[in-house]
Amino acid sequence: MAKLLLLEDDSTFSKLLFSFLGKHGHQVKVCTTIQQAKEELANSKGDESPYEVLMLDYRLPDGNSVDFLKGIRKEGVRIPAFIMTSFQDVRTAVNAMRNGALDYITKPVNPEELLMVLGEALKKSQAGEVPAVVSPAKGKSKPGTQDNIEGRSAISRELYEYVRLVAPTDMSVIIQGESGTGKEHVAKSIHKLSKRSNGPFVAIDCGSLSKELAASELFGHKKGAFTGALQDKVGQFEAAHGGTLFLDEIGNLGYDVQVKLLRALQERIIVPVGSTQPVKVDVRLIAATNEDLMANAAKGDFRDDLYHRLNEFKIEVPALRNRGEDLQIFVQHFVDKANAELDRNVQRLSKEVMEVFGRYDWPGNLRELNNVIKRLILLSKDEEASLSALPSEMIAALEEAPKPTGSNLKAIQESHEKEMIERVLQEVRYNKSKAAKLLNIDRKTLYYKIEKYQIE
Ligand SMILES: Nc1ncnc2c1ncn2[C@@H]1O[C@H](COP(=O)(O)OP(=O)(O)OP(=O)(O)O)[C@@H](O)[C@H]1O
Repeated sequence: MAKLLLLEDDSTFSKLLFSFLGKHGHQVKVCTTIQQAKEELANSKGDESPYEVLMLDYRLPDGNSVDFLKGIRKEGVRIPAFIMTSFQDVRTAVNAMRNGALDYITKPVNPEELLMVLGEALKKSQAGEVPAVVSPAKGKSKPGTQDNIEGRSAISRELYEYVRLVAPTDMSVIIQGESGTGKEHVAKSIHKLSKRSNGPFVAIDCGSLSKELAASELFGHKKGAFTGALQDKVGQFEAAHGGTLFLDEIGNLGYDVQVKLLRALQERIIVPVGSTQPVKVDVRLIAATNEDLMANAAKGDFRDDLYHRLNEFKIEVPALRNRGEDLQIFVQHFVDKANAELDRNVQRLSKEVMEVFGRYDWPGNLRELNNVIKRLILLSKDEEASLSALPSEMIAALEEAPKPTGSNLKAIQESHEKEMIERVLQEVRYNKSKAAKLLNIDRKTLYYKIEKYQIE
């Protein structure tokens, strides 16, 4: 259940939303004027359960909600917000997003779209990405506190030294590392430590963008630009104005989009699809990849000029198996997190489990560790989590080779990965989207692995 503030002067519509959201378990407070909403926010400051999302109608009797949002953001209120507008005016939407709205939806409101946008806003709120109310001193959370573990190994210390070094500059950064090593986490740390930390952090998974829609997603489009472009759409570049745009799996972007991206970086303008009007943007770009982009550029799969423009600074995020003593620290962190999420009280992992963890190769890195620990905590009834709650494939991988080293280890890891993919594909009757979701990788990576392992 979430606590929501709805600012809406149309009483029929607000009653509808009130009951619809109530049925979905949310607690909604309706305000009909900006003044009332300001008072409500002021009165709720310091409440034990603060508002988690603001849902704002655009036009109100005493002003518009974009100005309202601008005002409260200046005062340090960071509750995620989205705008609902009957005016299909792209400028309103851009303006709203520049002033701290996460998204906008047009009226008449489609219930599924509403729930989706609300769900995204709640995720941000719960992940603490937009803290409920920020006082200037508390606004920036530093890497190394709460949700961000830096680690103590030499390789991790070097990683965060680079993060601190590059963060305050406006340089583009390429973050390279295996899947699940924490590249997005590193990008967020750079953003939080930068001068743009009060601006938006917008993350896009380029691997999940279709070739046709990538340009529209990044740069926006005009109504009628292509079949299905039913209204103007603001792209993520504009949404990230004043902040940081994080492009994950950048190697998956098509050639045409790479050209546009280069122009956006060089000239700081973008042109929405179907428009002739350039739009100025002020965005810092951070790109992540788990492939060797330089090799791709040499092969001609990635534009050389774009690679060099992005590569003003490169950061390598180490694989978990190379982080030595950090494993213990991450284990503790994920155990605490899982206990809190699942309402459990597992105090420790048994010696045998820790031994397996130490020998295992962690092909899925921190994401895999997090998932394995969550499962352990869920299945453990006692204070100590034991071997029986570990996935059998993990044990099998280790039993096949008592203590594998070097290339042998790689082969075992790959055969383990192949088996896992085959099993999941069978389970979901070869629905690749579902399989990718279950395996926690993007579809492009799944296709790549299917081809690599010649899975029929
Ligand atoms: N420094 C960190 N401290 C705590 N948790 C972390 C850290 N880095 C990563 N994680 C957790 O590990 C998981 C994977 O992190 P993230 O999504 O950043 O990896 P990634 O390398 O971007 O993944 P992909 O290659 O799939 O895009 C997430 O659940 C994240 O919360």
